[in-house]
Amino acid sequence: MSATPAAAATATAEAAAAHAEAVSCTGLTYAFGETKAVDDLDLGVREGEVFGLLGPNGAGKTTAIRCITTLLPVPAGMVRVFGHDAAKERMGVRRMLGYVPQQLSADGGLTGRENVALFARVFDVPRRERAARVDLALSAVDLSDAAGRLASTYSGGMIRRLELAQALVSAPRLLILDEPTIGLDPIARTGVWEHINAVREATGMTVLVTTHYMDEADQYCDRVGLMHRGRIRALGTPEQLRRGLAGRKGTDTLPTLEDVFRDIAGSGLDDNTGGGFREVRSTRRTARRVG
Ligand SMILES: Nc1ncnc2c1ncn2[C@@H]1O[C@H](COP(=O)(O)OP(=O)(O)OP(=O)(O)O)[C@@H](O)[C@H]1O
Repeated sequence: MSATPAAAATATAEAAAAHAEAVSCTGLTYAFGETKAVDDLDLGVREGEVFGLLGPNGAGKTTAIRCITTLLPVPAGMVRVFGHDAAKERMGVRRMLGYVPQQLSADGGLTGRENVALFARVFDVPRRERAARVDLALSAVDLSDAAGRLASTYSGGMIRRLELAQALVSAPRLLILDEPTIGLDPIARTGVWEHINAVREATGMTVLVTTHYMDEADQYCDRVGLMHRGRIRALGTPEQLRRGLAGRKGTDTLPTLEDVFRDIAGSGLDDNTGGGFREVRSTRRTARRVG
């Protein structure tokens, strides 16, 4: 029996809603002088998914993220967050975002609770709800017991979780994390991911994360985009990308995501990426401050 036109229309609307885009970049281009950091980037992040933007140092991940968060302008192309134009509706976009940058965003001279409360004020969480929302965010990242201690006494993993709480206190629809686990030991890395996943499962929030760690992306991301020289070079679930390479190579053994990346980026990966002085300095600074 065939579906009625009304049922078909409903099914189509449901399918569209299921794949509604949290982030959509079309033709996004951003240059620092002669360097095209982001080069005609097309990217769609679906509502509710964990999307990993992967790539080596200098691929353009942070620049793309900063355009999406409205911290950088959109000089060419279009960026939309839940349908809002990042160039024209900056405040509207910011209200929907929680952002954990690579750089330290917690103040060591404040307690964990004070840090989160500060973000609650900055993000206009209504005064009546603030204390409860701060408690909720701290408990979501397992920092309730340490909330009264100065952040300067926290371990690297705890600082990252505190920064996560700061970003979560405004109950964002989209959480953006730039290298959330850089410089952390494997146990702390797992801890950060487990907390991200728990919050996402509880709230249905969309997560956009950048990382160098292909193993983490493989394990925790629904879909990944492999970025190289300012553009997405491959897109899909980790399994699709790995099976795709196995098919191209005619092998039964499933390659790793890193193999996929090497296949796509080719030899240029070693010669032209890995970052210059700026990237190395920023990576080491980030690793040192959370280490
Ligand atoms: N403020 C800046 N001034 C000049 N060039 C910059 C600046 N920020 C980034 N770039 C250049 O833009 C390119 C992309 O850098 P970006 O930081 O976006 O890459 P990334 O993929 O995030 O790297 P990483 O993994 O090291 O954070 C690089 O060639 C970098 O040198």
